[in-house]
Amino acid sequence: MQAPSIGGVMLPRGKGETVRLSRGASLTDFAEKINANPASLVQVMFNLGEMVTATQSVSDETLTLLGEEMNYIVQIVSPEEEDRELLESFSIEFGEDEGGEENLVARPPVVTVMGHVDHGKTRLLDAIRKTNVIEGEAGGITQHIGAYQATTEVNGEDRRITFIDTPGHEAFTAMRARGAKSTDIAILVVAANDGVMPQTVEALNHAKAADVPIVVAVNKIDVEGADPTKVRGQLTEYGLVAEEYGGDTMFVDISAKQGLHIDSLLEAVVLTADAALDLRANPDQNAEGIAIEAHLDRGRGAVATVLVQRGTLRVGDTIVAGDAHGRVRALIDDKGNTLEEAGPSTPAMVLGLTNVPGAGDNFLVVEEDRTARQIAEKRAARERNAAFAKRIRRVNIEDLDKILKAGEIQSLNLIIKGDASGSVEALESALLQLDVGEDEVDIRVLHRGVGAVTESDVNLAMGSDAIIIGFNVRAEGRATQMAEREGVQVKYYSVIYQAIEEIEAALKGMLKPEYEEVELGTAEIREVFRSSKLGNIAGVLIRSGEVRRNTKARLIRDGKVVAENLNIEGLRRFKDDVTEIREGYEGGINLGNFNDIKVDDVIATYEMREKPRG
Ligand SMILES: Nc1nc2c(ncn2[C@@H]2O[C@H](COP(=O)(O)OP(=O)(O)OP(=O)(O)O)[C@@H](O)[C@H]2O)c(=O)[nH]1
Repeated sequence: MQAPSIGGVMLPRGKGETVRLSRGASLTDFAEKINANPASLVQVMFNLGEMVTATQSVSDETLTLLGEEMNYIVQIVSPEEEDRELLESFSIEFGEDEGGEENLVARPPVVTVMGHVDHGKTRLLDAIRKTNVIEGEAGGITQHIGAYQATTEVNGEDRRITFIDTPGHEAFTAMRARGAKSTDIAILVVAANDGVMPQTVEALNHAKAADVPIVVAVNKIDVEGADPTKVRGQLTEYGLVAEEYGGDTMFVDISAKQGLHIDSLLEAVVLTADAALDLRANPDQNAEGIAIEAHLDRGRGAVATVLVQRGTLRVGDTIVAGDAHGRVRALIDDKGNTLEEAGPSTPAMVLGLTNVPGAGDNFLVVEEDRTARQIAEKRAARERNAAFAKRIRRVNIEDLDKILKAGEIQSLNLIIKGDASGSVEALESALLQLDVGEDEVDIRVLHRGVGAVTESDVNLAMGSDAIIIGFNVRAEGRATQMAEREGVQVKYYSVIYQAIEEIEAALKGMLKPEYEEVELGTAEIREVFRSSKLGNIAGVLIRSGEVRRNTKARLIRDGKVVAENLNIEGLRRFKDDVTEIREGYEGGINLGNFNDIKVDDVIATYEMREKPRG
C-alpha cells in the first residue's frame, strides 16, 4: 500500500504537528515549513477547488484549510507577535520593565488632546505650551517636534506632563491601529457654546475603546452663551459623569484663548493619573518606546521624535526604530535644546537614523550596531513581504464563525453609521437585543453616529477588529480606499431587518461549535500482511457502515478498546487506493505507524462532527 498521492504528487501528510505561518504567507512558505514540494500544495488546493499559485499570498482561511487537509494545525502569527519573536530571537524582551518593583520610578502621564473640529484643541495645546513648558537652559526656538512636556504644581510638588502635540484622535488611533499604546490619558475638549458634537462622541469612544481615562476640558467659557452645565449633562449620556454629580470624571471649565484655568486642567490630569493609573517605569535599562513622528530633513537626514517609555535614551546609543537603525547623534527637545539623555515619558527628537521610521513604530536601544542592523533588515524584509499580501484579513461577516472558531475574537465589535439618529439607535438596540444564546458572544457597539463612514471610523475599526455598518449612508472616498487597503469590512444596509437578519445569521454560525463523535463503520481484521515500507496492513471485512480514508479509528480487541486516536491512513481494494469501502466488502487498511494489530481485532472508525444548534 502506498502513501496517498494526488495526481502523482505525494501528499505531504503531517501527524497533527503545529505549523506557524505569518499572516499573508504563500504555499511556498508553507511547503518550506513542512519540507514539501510547493507544487504538491498547489495541487491540494486545486483539488479543494481553489486555484492558487505557489508564491501568491493567501488568506488565513486558505492556510488553515490546507493544514486541515494535510493533518497539520496551522497557527497564523500576527505582525505584532512576529515582531516580538524577532526581538526574542535576539534575547530582547520588548515592553517589559526589567527588574522588580524596587526598580520602578514614577513617570509623567502622556496625554493626547481630542475633540470636535474648532472646539479649541490646537489653541489649548498652545496655551499649555506657552504657560507651563519647562524652561530650557539655552532657550532655543520653539519647534513642533510632535510632543512636549509641561509642569504644574500639585500639592506643593512640581509634576510633569507629556503632551502629544498632534491634536485630534487620528494620530492616536493610527498608532493604536499599529498596536502601539502611546497615551495614558485623553483630554476631551468640548466647546461650551457648541456642546457635544459628533466628533466629541467619536473621540470619547476612541478613548474608551483603548481603555484610556478621560479628563474633560469644557472650553470657550469666555464666549457668550457658553453653557458648561449643559456639556456635563450631555456627556452623562455617554457614561462620562462629572465628579460633582457623583461620577468619576473630572470636568474643568477653561478658556484656551484667555488662558483661564489651564493650571486646574493640568492638576486634574495629574490627579486622574494618580487615582486611575500606576505610572511607573524603570529608568535604568536600555531605552524603549515608540516613534511619534518622523520625516526626512534636507540638512539633518532622517529625523524622528520618539517617546521614551522605559529606560533612558542617551547620545551615542545604538537604536532601532521600526526598520530604521543608527547611533543617536543628537537628542533635541521641543525648544531646540540639545539633551544628553531622555528618561521615561520624555519625548525627544533623534538624529542619526539611517531612514525614517513610521509613526507608531517601536524603538529600542541595543548593545551592538550589528544587532540593530539585523533587526532593522529583518523588519524591512517583513514589510516587503507584507506588501505582497494582497489583503490583510480582518473580521468580516461572512467568516465570523471561522474567525471565532480560530479563537481570534470573543466579541463582535461594531461601528454603526446612519442617516438619522433615530435609525441608528433603532438598529443598535435591535442588535444589542439579538439572542446569541448563552451569551457566548458579546455584541459591542464601539461607536455610533450620523453621517458618512469616515477614515476615523476605519481607523477605529482597525484598532478594535470591528465591522462598520453603514445604514443608508456610504463611506467617504478616502475612507473606502482605506477600508479596502486595510481589509476593514464596511457593510451597507438600507432596511433594518435585513441588517439584523444577516448579523443574526452570522452570529449563529459564530457561536462556538460543539462536536460529537459519529460512528462511521467497523472492520473486522481477517488477516495481517507485512509490508516492508508500510509496516502491518490489516486485511479486513467491513462489518457495518463504511470505512473512509483520513478518518479516526480505535482498535478493539476482545471487546476492549486497546488503542485510541488512530488514523485510517490508507485504504485499498485489491490493488487500488480507494477513499471508502462499504459494508460487506473486503479490503486493506493501513493505520500509519500503528502496527499492533491481530486477527479478529475490530477497527471502529468515527469522525467528529459539528452538532447542529437548536
Ligand atoms: N473665545 C474663545 N475662542 C477660542 C477658545 N479656544 C479656541 N478658540 C477659537 O476657536 C477656533 C478653533 O480653535 P482651534 O484651536 O483651532 O480648534 P481645533 O479644535 O484645534 O480645531 P481643528 O484643528 O480644526 O480640529 C479658533 O478661532 C480659536 O481661536 C476659547 O477658549 N475662547
